[in-house]
Amino acid sequence: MNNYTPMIQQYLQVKSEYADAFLFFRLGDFYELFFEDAIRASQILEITLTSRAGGSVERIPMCGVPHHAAQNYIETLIQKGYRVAICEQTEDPKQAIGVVKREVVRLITPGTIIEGKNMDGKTNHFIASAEEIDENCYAYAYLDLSTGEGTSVILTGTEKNLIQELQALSIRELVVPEQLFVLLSDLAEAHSILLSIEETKLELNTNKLFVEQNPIDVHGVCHRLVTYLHRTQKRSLDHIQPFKFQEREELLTIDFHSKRNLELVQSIRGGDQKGSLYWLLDETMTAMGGRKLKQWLHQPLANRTKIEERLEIVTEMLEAYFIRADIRETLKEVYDLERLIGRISFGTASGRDLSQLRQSLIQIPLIKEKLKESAKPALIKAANNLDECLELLNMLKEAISDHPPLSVKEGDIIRDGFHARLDELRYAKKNGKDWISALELKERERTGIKGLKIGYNRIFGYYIEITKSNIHLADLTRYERKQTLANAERYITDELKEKESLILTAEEESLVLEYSLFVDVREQVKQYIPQVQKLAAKVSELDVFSSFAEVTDHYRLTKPTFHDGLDLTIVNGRHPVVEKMMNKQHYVPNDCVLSSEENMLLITGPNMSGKSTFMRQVAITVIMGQMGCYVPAEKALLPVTDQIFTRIGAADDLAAGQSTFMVEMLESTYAITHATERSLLLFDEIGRGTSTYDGMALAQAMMEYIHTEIRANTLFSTHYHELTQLEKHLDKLRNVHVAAIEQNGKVVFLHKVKSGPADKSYGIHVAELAQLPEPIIVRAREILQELETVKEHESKGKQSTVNEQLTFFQESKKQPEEIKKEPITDGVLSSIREIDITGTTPMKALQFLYELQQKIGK
Ligand SMILES: Nc1ncnc2c1ncn2[C@@H]1O[C@H](COP(=O)(O)OP(=O)(O)OP(=O)(O)O)[C@@H](O)[C@H]1O
Repeated sequence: MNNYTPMIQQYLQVKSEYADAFLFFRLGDFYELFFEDAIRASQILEITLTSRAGGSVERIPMCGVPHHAAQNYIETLIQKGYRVAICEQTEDPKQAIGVVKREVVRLITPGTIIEGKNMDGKTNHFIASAEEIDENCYAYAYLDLSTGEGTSVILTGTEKNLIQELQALSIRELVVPEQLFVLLSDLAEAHSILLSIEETKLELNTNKLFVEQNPIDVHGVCHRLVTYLHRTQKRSLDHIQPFKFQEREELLTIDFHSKRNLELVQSIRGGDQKGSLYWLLDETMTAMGGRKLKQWLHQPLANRTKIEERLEIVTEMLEAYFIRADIRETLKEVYDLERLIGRISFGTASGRDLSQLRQSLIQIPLIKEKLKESAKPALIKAANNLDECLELLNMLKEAISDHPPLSVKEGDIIRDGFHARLDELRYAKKNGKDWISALELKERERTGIKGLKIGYNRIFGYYIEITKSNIHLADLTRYERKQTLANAERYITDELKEKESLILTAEEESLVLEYSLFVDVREQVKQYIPQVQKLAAKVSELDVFSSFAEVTDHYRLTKPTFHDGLDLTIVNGRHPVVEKMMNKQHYVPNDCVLSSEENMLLITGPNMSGKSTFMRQVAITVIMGQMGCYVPAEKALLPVTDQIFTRIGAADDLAAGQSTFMVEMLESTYAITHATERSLLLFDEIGRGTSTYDGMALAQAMMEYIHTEIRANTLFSTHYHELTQLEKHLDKLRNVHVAAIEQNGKVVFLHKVKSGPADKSYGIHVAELAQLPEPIIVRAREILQELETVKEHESKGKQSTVNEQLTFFQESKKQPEEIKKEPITDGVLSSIREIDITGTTPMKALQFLYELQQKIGK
C-alpha cells in the first residue's frame, strides 16, 4: 500500500492531467521527472536515473535537469516527437504553508515549440488542425505560432491526401477531434505527425479570426486550433492573425509528390536544401523574406493579373539596379519582425527585442525613400504600402536605451529622461558612487596609503581595504573591522554605511521600477501588433522581389509572357538547378512547344540522356513564372496552369508499406482524377515497375485517356519504343527524343531534344559507363544480338512481334471477335488440369495429346 508524501501526491495529481507528456516538475533549481517518465527520459536524454523515497515501500525512480539547462533537453524530447509539460512553483517557497503550489504553465509540443536550435529562421514552423466535413472532404487550418500567420483550406481527397498535404508543409503536429484521431492514427504515425486531441471549440473572438472571406466550413478547424493553443500555451496569443482562406482557383496546386519530385524546397537525395529550387532562388536578406519565398514556392499563383503584377515589380527592381542594391543593404538591418511580434505577444520579449524592433522600423523610411527615388510606378506603389509605424517608433525611441542587455531584470533598458522617478533613483545611485570614489581619494590622502581602495561585495557591502603591510599607517580608531583576508584587512565607517544603504536602496528600487516600466512599454507595443504584422508582410514581399531580381541577373532569366490560352512555348529552356550543379560543363538548352494541335510529347531516348531533366525544366519554368519570377529560358509564352502533376523517378513510400509500382499507380490515379485541360502532366516511364506488356498496356491506355478525355499539356517519357507507334493514332501526340550518338563504341549524350522517336536504346552503354563488370557487359551484348535476330526472324515469319501485339491491344476495343480466340487456349489448359493421370493408360495419354494438338491448331 502506497502512502505517498504530499509532494508526490501533488505530482501524481498533475501528472494525471498530462499523461501523454513528460512532466518537468520544478523542485528548487531542478526540473525532476519521476516514475515511468524518469525511466524513459533517462534513456532518451542519457542522464542518470536515481531514486528517492516518497512514502511508498519502494523508492521512486527519478531523474532531473538543472532548470537553466532545461531548454536543450526539452528540445531533444520535442525533436523526437514527444510532449513536455512544464510544471512550475507558483508561490514563494518561503511563504508556502505545506507543499509549495505548483502548476503546469505550458505544454510544449512539436507544433508549439517556438524557440531553439532546431528553429531555422527562414522556415515556418506550422501546427495544424483538421476536420472531416463530408465524405472525402476535409477542412484544415495551419498556423505558425511564432509569427501568428494562419491559413485555412478545404481539401477534396482521401485522408491519405490530407496527411500528404500536411507533410508537404512539414507539419509535425495535427490537432483533431477524437473520431478523426482513430481514423488517422496509423497514417499520421507513418508520416511522423503527432496527433493531439482537442474536443472543445471555444468561440474565440470570431471577428478577429475571420476578417478574410473564410467559408463557414473552415470556422470549426480554426477555432479548434486556437482553442488548443490557448489551452496548452496558457498565455496571450494576441499576435494570431486572421486565418486566410486558400482559394484554390487563385493558386497553382502542386501535389505532395510533385513538390518532392521537382525538388522545390528539398533535394530528393539527402533531403536538404542544397540542390532544390529554393536553394537557387533564395537571395533574400531577411528571415521573413526566406519564409515568404518558401510559401510562394509551395503556392504559386494561378491568376494572370496577380502574376503580372508581381512580374512588373521584379522588372522595375531589375531596372533600378543601384536602388535595389541600397534597399538590400538596408534590409540587412531589418530583424525578424514577425517573430519579434510573436515574443511581444507572449510576453517573452526582452529589451533587446524592443531595440531590434526599433532598429528595424528605422529602416522603413529609408526603404520608402529609395523606392520612390526610382520613379517607377510599381515601386512607388510598394513604397506607399509601407507603414512606418511612426507612433510605435517614437515610443520605442523615447523609452528604450541604445543597447539594452538580454536580461530584463538588470536594468539599462529604459532610456534616461523617460521617467522622472527612475532618473532620480539613478541620480542617487550615481551620486552615491561618485561620493565613494571621492572618499577613496580622501582616505588615501589622509592615511598616505596609495594602495588603499574601496570595494564592494554582496555579503559585506562597501568596505575600505588596506594591505597588512600598510596597516600601521592608518588611524584605526575611525574604522570598524569587517573582514580579514590573508594579506589585507577590510573596514567600514558609519559614513560609508549610510551611503551604502542609500545606494543600495536606490539601486533596488530602480531595478524594480525599470522592470515594471519595461513591461508597461512591452504591453503598449501589443496594440501595434496588427500594424507591424502588415508591415512585415510587405517588407518580406519586397525582399522576395529583390531576390527574384538578383537571381535573374545571376542566372540569365527572362520575363515570361502569360496569355489566356493553353499553348506553351519555351525557347531554349534550361533546368536552372541542374545547370548550377553542373560545374563548368555546358548545359544544353531545349525548346518545348505544346499547342492545341499538339499538346502531348512522347519522349524517348537512352537512359541518362536527359529525359527527366527536360520534363522537370518545363514544370520548373511554369512554377517560377507563376510565382512572379523570371524564367530560365530565352523566351517563354505560358498559359496559366492550374495544377501540376508529376510521376517522376522512384519516389518510394516505404514508410507507408507500398511497393514502388503501387505508388506509381496511386500517383497516376491521383493525377488523372484531378487534372483539367489547364493542368500540366509529367509522366516519366509509367509502367516500368511491372512486366513489359502490362507496363506498356497501362502506359498506352493512360496516354489515350489523357489525350482524349483530359486534353492537358502532357509530357510522357518511355523506354518502350513500341509506344512511339501511337503517333499514328493519337493526333495531338508528337514523338521527340533526346539525342545521343555512338562514338568508338561508346555512347555520347547530346542532351538535345529532337523531333521523332529515338532509334536505339543505349542501356548497355550506360551500364558500361556505370562500370558494370566486363563479363556481364559482354554477355548482355550477346543476348541482345540473339534477341534482335529472333525479332527479325519473327517479323519476317509469324505474327507476334511486339509492335503488332501493341497494335492488337490498341484495336482490341474495336475488334472484339479477335479476343474470342483466347478461350481456345483456356480450354486446353482446363483439359490438362482435369485429366486423371493415375487412371490413364499410355495409349489414352497419346490420344489425349493428339487432341490437344488439334485444338491449338497444329
Ligand atoms: N540539357 C542538358 N544539358 C546538359 N546536361 C544534361 C542535360 N539534361 C540532362 N543532363 C545531364 O544528364 C543527367 C541525366 O539526366 P536525366 O536524369 O534527365 O536522364 P534520363 O534520360 O531521365 O535518365 P533515365 O532514363 O535513366 O531516368 C543529368 O543529371 C545531367 O547531369
